[in-house]
Amino acid sequence: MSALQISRLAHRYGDTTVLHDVDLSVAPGEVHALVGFNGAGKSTLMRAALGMIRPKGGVVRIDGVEVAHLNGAGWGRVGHLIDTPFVYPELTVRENLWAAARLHGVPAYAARARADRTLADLELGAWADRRASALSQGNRQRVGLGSAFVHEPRLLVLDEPTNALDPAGVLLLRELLLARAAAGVAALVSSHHLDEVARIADRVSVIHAGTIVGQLDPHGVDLERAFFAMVHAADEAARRVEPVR
Ligand SMILES: Nc1ncnc2c1ncn2[C@@H]1O[C@H](COP(=O)(O)OP(=O)(O)OP(=O)(O)O)[C@@H](O)[C@H]1O
Repeated sequence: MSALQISRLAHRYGDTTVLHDVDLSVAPGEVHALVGFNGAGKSTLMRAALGMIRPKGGVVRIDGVEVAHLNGAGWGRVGHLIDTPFVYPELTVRENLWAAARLHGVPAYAARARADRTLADLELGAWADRRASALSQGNRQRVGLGSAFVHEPRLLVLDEPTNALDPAGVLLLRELLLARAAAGVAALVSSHHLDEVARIADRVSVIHAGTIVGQLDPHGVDLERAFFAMVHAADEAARRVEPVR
C-alpha cells in the first residue's frame, strides 16, 4: 500500500484552475520529487495532500485513510514543511523541537531526547538555547526541518526543503532524507534544483500548469534538457487542442 496516494486531485482558486486531475503516489522507502516552474502547482498539491486546503475534486489517502478521516495518531506519522518554516519565535530552538515532538504525539518522557537528537542531526547545537526569533533564515529553515523530522514520521512532505540552506545544510538534509528513506520512510519533496533531485529521488514527476506531464529519470544524463523538452512538449500539445478562433 502507498504511504501517500493522490487520485484525480483537482483544485482552483476562483476561476483559475491550478490542479487538473493529478495522480501521484509515494511508496514506503521512496523519495518522490516534484519539479516544476514557479506557479506550477507544487505547494497547492502538497497543501491538499496534507488536508490544509479542501480540493475541488479527487481523493488523497495517507496509509490508505482519506485525509479528512485521518485521526491524531495518523497525523502523528506525518511530518511536513510547507512554504516558510513554522517556528514559535519566542521559544528557543530546543523548545521549538520539543514542542513539535509533543504536538505530534511523542510522550513527554521521550520528547527531550528526540529534540536533542534532532539538534545534533541538523547541527543546531550551537543555537539550541537561542530564541527562534533571533535566528538567521537558514537556521530557521533547519528548525522547520527539525520540526518535520523530530517525531520520526513515516511520511514526509517537504516543499522546497533546501530553501535558504547553505551547502552544509543541503548535504545534511540529503543524508537525513536518504537515511530515513532507507529505513522505510516515504517522502514527497518539491524542488527547483534538478541536480539535488538527481541525488535524492527514486522518482521525479514534472508538474506543469497544474498537470503531471511526465516523469524524469533521476539517473538520466541531462535532467535539465529533459525537463525543458517535457514542458515544451506539454505546451505544444496544449496549443494544438486550443480551439481555433
Ligand atoms: N491562496 C491563493 N489564492 C489564489 N491563487 C493562488 C493561491 N495560492 C496559489 N495560487 C495560485 O495557484 C498557482 C499554483 O501556485 P503554487 O503555490 O501551488 O505553485 P508552486 O509550484 O508551489 O510555485 P513556486 O515554485 O513558486 O513555489 C499559482 O498560479 C498561484 O498564483
